[in-house]
Amino acid sequence: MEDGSEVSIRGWIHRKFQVGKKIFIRVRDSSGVIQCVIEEGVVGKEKFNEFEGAKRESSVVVSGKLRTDERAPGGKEMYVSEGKVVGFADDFPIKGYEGVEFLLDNRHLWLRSTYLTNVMKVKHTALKLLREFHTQEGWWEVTPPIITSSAVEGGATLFKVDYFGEPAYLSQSAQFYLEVLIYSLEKVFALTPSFRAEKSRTRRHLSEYYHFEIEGAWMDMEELMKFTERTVEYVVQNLIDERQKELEDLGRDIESLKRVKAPFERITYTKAIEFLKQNGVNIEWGNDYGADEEAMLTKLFDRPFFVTHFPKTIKPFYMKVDENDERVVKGFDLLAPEGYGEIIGGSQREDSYDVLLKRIVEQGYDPKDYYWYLDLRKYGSVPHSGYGLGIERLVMWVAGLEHIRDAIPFPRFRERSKP
Ligand SMILES: NC(=O)C[C@H]([NH3+])C(=O)NS(=O)(=O)OC[C@H]1O[C@@H](n2cnc3c(N)ncnc32)[C@H](O)[C@@H]1O
Ligand SMILES: [Mg+2]
Repeated sequence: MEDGSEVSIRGWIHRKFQVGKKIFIRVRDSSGVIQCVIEEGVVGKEKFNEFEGAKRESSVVVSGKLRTDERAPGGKEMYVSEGKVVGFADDFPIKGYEGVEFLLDNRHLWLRSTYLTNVMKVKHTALKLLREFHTQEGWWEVTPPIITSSAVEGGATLFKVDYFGEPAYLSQSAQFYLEVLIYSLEKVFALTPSFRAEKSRTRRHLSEYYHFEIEGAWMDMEELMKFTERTVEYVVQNLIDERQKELEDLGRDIESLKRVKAPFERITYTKAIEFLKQNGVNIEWGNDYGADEEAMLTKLFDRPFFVTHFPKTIKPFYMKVDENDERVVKGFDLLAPEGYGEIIGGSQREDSYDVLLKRIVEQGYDPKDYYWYLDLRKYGSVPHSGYGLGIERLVMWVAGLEHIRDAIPFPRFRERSKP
């Protein structure tokens, strides 16, 4: 806007300082921050005293003319002609040097920070782009249940709830319900909260996270991986365009994100184990691996890549065994570069009733708990595949965050359930 334009804004005092009879307040609204200059000679003594008594985070409405000033954020400031304090604030408890636990205890106030606001805007756009891409590609959004009766990803991380006196569980993944819906809608997706009772606190795990999951009828693992890399390219490249300012404010190296273009490299689990052993990791074929090993694997490529064909003994019963090698399943993880690791886990599903029943029993589950999941293979079973994308893992990578807790407004992990 031009110098001299008359503007009016309402927001919160983000920063405030005074020089003699001039008060400088930096007013924040959802679009950012603007410096406003309040002079007693312009607004009058009473109004000046009102603003003089307003502390940081007081809510205000101010009007005045814009003028260029290189010293002000964004190079412009407002010369206030009138205004009022709507809500006075007490002493704001966050001064800027507090530790992690204090900031988590005061998350309801820390969310006003420019840092977390930038992250939330990146997350908003990532969600918008995921929905946009799948909708334009002919996928249907559905709403699976969160209260469920059985484990998808193993019993160890289930949260049990008392459901009218009956045991039930918070959803670990909507996958099985999406597999029901492909027999009518064929290509479905859902964004739901998933719950994992993770015993340890790591920088990549939450006990409640947002899970974007898709399921496609007639798709095999190869088709799914091709679709997955197109999806990730679409989301990342459009995020760079639409959230460039926020990503720059977050100090993100945009060049590394510009390299995120399909097709992505692929390595098998077997190759991954060979690489880890060559680099001094004490691991054998058949072992599972975690964040540290994934971080090492991400040194292989400077963009996302797939790890495929894991041993069936370390993967859930629903993954389809590879007809060319019965030791492995047609599953994949998509690992983000720069040490971030797994952001997507997906697979082709077992579509044979008999094989699935055998795998359920083999892994120690009661087939009765999966009667409806097995039924899908009794009535027109089809090859199908799907994946789960951790939204906070995606945001952590794209925004370049140190810890997943800053990718969600109210992080939940062991010993943290408030605010
Ligand atoms: N529809 C499907 O095929 C999904 C499948 N049943 C599933 O849940 N796979 S996954 O356990 O690897 O989780 C999928 C993704 O979910 C994310 N994830 C998985 N666990 C977590 C925790 N604890 N915190 C944050 N994010 C998490 C991570 O990005 C994983 O790649
Ligand atoms: Mg996984």
